[in-house]
Amino acid sequence: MAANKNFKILVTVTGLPVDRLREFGTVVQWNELGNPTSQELLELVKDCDALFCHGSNKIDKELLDAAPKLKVIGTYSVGYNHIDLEECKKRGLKIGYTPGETTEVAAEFGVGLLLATARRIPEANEASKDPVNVRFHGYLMSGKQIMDTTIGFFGLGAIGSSMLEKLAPFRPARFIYHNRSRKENCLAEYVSFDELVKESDFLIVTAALTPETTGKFDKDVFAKMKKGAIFVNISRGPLVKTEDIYDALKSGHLEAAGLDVTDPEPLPKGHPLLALKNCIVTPHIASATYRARNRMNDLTIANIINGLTGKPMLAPLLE
Ligand SMILES: O=C(O)C(=O)CO
Repeated sequence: MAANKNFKILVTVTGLPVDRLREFGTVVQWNELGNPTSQELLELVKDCDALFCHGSNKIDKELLDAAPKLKVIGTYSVGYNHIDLEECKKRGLKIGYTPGETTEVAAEFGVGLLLATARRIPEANEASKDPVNVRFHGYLMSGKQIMDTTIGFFGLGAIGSSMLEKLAPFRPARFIYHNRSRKENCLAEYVSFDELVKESDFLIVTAALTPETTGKFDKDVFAKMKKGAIFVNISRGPLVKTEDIYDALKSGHLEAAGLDVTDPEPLPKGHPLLALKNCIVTPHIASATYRARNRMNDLTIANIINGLTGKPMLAPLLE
């Protein structure tokens, strides 16, 4: 069957090869570095049939009102907290996403970020640029060892569980977790949120952003954490109150943090958190390998094409 060539499709992600979509109509691809502003997005989406978006694009009532022809959304992400699902449901929109493609790669990154944070790798790299900084002394660039510690997970879905498996060979004394539901046959022990916070030497956040988890890690929580604990967030920035983690790191109560996600994201230039030696900030790149990104792209394109042509999406979120 000949493909309908009349669709208009907006792709908000720069740099991805999306030629397959051109067989179905006109593709407008955002070509600037950085994200379109909400205003730019409203303008771009207004006569589109389909939207290829990612986690930084807010898909809310205002945007949906501005796009009366929109039928299909393919988000280039596994997370969907940026999409107002209720509003989409009311309009009968189809939404596809990219579960599975990011699990292993995000877990690998989480382990890397934990190790880099615990062993101060970026700081050591920076210091090595001048031999004066790295004159040997007994504790030069010393950090925290994983063996015999307690590793805690806030949220233990697919990414957290994969991270746990990857960390097991480092032989921590114990894994603990707090999650919406308890896991069967799990290496980690379920504990209350309070126990998780008080007992973890490494606290890793892999929970989804929901109204319940927004702002969950605030000054009271950081105060309850062990002195010298390490905090890693590869979930979503708004789970953590930015000023409060800054204070906990600045005072030395937390030994270090590795944050792949922040609030706001990205942090403005010169933000105080970026100046802390004991904080590694990366720009939300847990899923950034060529393999994963290509697979996410292929899946998002297939979801959109299937959605537009009346076939079941490969990974539907709403259909
Ligand atoms: O796919 C997502 O939702 C991500 O956050 C990628 O890191």
